[in-house]
Amino acid sequence: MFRIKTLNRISPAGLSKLDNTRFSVGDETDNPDGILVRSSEMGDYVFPDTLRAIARAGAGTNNIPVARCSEAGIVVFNTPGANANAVKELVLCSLFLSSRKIVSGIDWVKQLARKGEDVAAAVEKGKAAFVGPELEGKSLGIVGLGAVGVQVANVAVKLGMKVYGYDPFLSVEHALNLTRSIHRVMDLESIYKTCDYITLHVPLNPETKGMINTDSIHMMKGHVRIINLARGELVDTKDILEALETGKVGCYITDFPNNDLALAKNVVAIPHLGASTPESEDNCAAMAAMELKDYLENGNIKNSVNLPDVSMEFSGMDRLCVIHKNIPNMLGSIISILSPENMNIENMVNKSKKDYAYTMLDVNSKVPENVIDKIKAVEGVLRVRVIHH
Ligand SMILES: NC(=O)c1ccc[n+]([C@@H]2O[C@H](COP(=O)([O-])OP(=O)(O)OC[C@H]3O[C@@H](n4cnc5c(N)ncnc54)[C@H](O)[C@@H]3O)[C@@H](O)[C@H]2O)c1
Ligand SMILES: O=C(O)[C@H](O)COP(=O)(O)O
Repeated sequence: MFRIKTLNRISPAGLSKLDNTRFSVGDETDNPDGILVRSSEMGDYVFPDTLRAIARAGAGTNNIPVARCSEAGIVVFNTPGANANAVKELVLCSLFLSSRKIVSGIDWVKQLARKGEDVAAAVEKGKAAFVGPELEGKSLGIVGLGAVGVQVANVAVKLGMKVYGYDPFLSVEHALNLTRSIHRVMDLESIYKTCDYITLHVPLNPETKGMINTDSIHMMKGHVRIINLARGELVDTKDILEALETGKVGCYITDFPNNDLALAKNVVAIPHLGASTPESEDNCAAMAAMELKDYLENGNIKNSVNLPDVSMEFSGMDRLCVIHKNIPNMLGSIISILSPENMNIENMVNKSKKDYAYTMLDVNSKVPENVIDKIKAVEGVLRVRVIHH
């Protein structure tokens, strides 16, 4: 029986994938083999020795201490693209909200009613204060052309916008889905200097943290509209508030409100709703649960952020799964432990991702405890597990 701990509410569409004859799932589970999480902060989480994998039902893994997981041989999964459509739709909504003064207009109508004014007459008289431009013909800069960025680019082109995109790490898969009408630029400055609207779709990491600050805003056009449904820390709060005050930034829409932003003028603060649709909650939960299940039951890895994709049909009797550092002679060391035991390798796979690697070996006999202990003792080996077929 595998023990799964949930740190957030996970859609039943995912939990139902973990059948209760093989998995016990709950938010109070001790010593879990796996964790299912959404945005819960895990920075200080103390990993129990039992923990083998964390599956993030969503895209961003900045709430998970990935480096610490790697060193402990814990596989971290996410669910690429599973909530991208939901975010694209909220970006679309944000483009309209940032352009037309819809939110402040609605607030004003309520105020009129509260004051007992003749609303019908007052709106016709005062609506000029809420004029805002159309999107057609305007330029949109997209920073990050991943699952969300590509979908935003494709739909913005259909709205008649001139779309500029920046992503130095654009994947082949995303490039194939990207509209041919996009102007791909090779530096952020071109986005900042050219665009009327800028939307961020990059992960939060040391390189992207605070990328929207006084210096970058200085390069932008006056009254630029900035949309940030990616992560709050991409934008320096103090700097954007100053720019909103001077009018350099016309509107800031964020899915990550804080106390300083919540009441500020020309800020639309959304309570992290980007992925909050039943469809994307189901998609993310189902994908995360299947990733966790396949890893715990079979040792296969798909969509991990710290280890390579590895999958192999079972052959032989036992499967030896070894997470190790990506350094020379790891495979040789493991095989040299198996050979004297007369263990025949039926099939094997060894792949790496940056500093870490994963080796799976199917052998035609039971793996004895002393062999496991010897492999664990090899310098650079982080985690060893045997799955009995
Ligand atoms: N508000 C929400 O509910 C919500 C939902 C989904 C995703 N997100 C956030 O949006 C981010 C993007 O989501 P996604 O699904 O498109 O992820 P993704 O991994 O598919 O795309 C991220 C893209 O950013 C690019 N990138 C990385 N560093 C970059 C840099 N320095 N400059 C330019 N491009 C860079 C990558 O090459 C990749 O193409 C996530 O990391 C997450 O933080 C928020
Ligand atoms: O990175 C993500 O996928 C989003 O921020 C969604 O977060 P949530 O699962 O907490 O809604």
